[in-house]
Formats: sequence, structure tokens, C-alpha cells
Amino acid sequence: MNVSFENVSVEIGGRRIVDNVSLAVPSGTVLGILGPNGCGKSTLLRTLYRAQKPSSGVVRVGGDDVRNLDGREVARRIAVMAQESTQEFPITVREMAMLGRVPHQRGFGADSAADVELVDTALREVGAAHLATRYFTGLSGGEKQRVLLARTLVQQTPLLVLDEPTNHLDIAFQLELMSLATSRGLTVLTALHDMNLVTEFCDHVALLRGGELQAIGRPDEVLDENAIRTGFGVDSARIEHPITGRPLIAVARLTPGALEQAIHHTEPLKEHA
Ligand SMILES: Nc1ncnc2c1ncn2[C@@H]1O[C@H](COP(=O)(O)OP(=O)(O)OP(=O)(O)O)[C@@H](O)[C@H]1O
Repeated sequence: MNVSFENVSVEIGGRRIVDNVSLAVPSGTVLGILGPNGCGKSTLLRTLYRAQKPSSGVVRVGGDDVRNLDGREVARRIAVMAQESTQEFPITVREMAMLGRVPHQRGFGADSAADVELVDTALREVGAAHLATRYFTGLSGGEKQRVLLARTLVQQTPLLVLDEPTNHLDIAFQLELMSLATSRGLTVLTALHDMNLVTEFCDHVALLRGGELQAIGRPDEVLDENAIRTGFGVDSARIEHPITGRPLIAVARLTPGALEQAIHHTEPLKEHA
């Protein structure tokens, strides 16, 4: 299912957080969204799953303006693994994963055998089967991430939104999660900080800065040393990975004067009267 952002802007409290972003994500492709802290990655993604209303512009999913879809239809099209977890009430891991089935269920009936099977399979896939009867609130950060991934998988949507999904995850599970999420032929939009996960798993990358889209394209086209210096204020070298042969971005150091520039660029953003 394809996605498009058409001249999307978001203003909050007079500040323009997302500034006239237009981009298209073809069906079945993986888009990584990269950019410094506070550049608007989460806010842009939130407009897609209707957690944030754009001040102007349109976000389309499968050709439809998301604002015109009802909540259940949005949840049938888009599964979200967001940074913040608001589920702090005491439910078990299995119950948390089962929440992914809600958009497909009618009323308050018991979970079907097929639903239970889907949940058990997903918990196994993410390496969380042994946690099934534990309370979600008592899990470690990485364990929570695994369970939240299971919940998005059982939702069986054509579109996945992953907002910094590898937070808290050990290096092996970072790779496993990205592989689980990107190997199903789904359309995936994911905010990431690790450029090497982007080069490994994303078809395209969008580089944001101060709410604006700086560049979009294949990772090997977009992520050159200049773009990384301008975007993040660090010096780097792009080398060939000795094992995979893919581009490997080796970060060397902060570019002199970069911190001041970064603060200058994020602090005022664009003040609107
Ligand atoms: N509801 C809100 N009220 C006020 N400011 C907000 C709100 N939501 C986001 N912002 C501000 O908008 C800017 C962009 O935030 P956003 O979370 O989209 O950035 P991000 O690129 O995802 O950052 P990070 O990499 O740190 O997660 C930040 O300066 C943030 O403080």
C-alpha cells in the first residue's frame, strides 16, 4: 500500500515543526527517515497514523486522505510501533500482543483460535514466547520493544510505521527486528538514528533537518560525506563493508563548530506570528 505526504506542514504553539514536506513511498518499499534530534521525524510519522493533524497538506494511504478514514480502517491499514508506550495498566504480554487483533475483531467476543495462534507465532518470532504470562509493565526496555513488534505483526496491516524501533535493543535483535519488519513485502516507514541500519535495510532514505526535507533517494545516493556533515555536523567516511559489500558509514568526529550550528538550527526553528 503506497503512502504520500503532499506539502505537509505541522505547526505547534506557533512553531513550524514540519515544513512543507512532500514525498512518496511506493507500495512494498522501506523508507528510512533520518535526521538529528528534534528535526520532526516523529511528528511527520504521527501525521500518517493520525496522531497529529497537519496544519496544511494531505497524507494519503492507498490513495485515500487518512483524515477521511475511520479509526478502525486506519488500524487495519497501519500498524505503529511508537517511541512512547502509554500502556501502563497491568496487562500481560500475551494480552498486549493480542491488542493487535482488535481492529479485526467484532464487539467484545473471545479471541478466536486463529488469533491466539497468530499471537503465539508472533511472540515466538520476536523471541518473547517465554514472557507471555509476564506483566508488560515489568519488562525491560528491550523486552517491551519485542512485544510491541509482535503486536504490530499480528495486526497484519499492509503498512508498518516504526518510530526508532531499535531503541533499547541489543545489536543482534536490532538486526533481527529490522529483518523481521522489512522482509514481508510490506510498506515500512521507520525513523532511525543508525545510518548503517538504513543502508542495510531501507530502499530509500529521507533526510530531515529543521522540519524540512533535505534529500530523498537511495541510501547510497543520499548518504554521502557532505550530506552527513550538513545534516548531523559530523565528519565521516563512506567505505565498502568488508563482509556485505554495502556502503558503511564510519563516523570520525564532530565537525568543528557543528554543535553551535546544530543548536542554531533546531532552537529557533521557524517562529510564526
Ligand atoms: N506536542 C508538542 N508540543 C510542543 N512541541 C512539540 C510537540 N511535539 C513535538 N514538538 C517539538 O517538535 C520538534 C520535533 O519533535 P519530533 O519528536 O518530531 O522530533 P524527532 O526528529 O522525532 O526527534 P528525536 O530524534 O529526538 O526523537 C521538537 O522540538 C519537539 O520538542
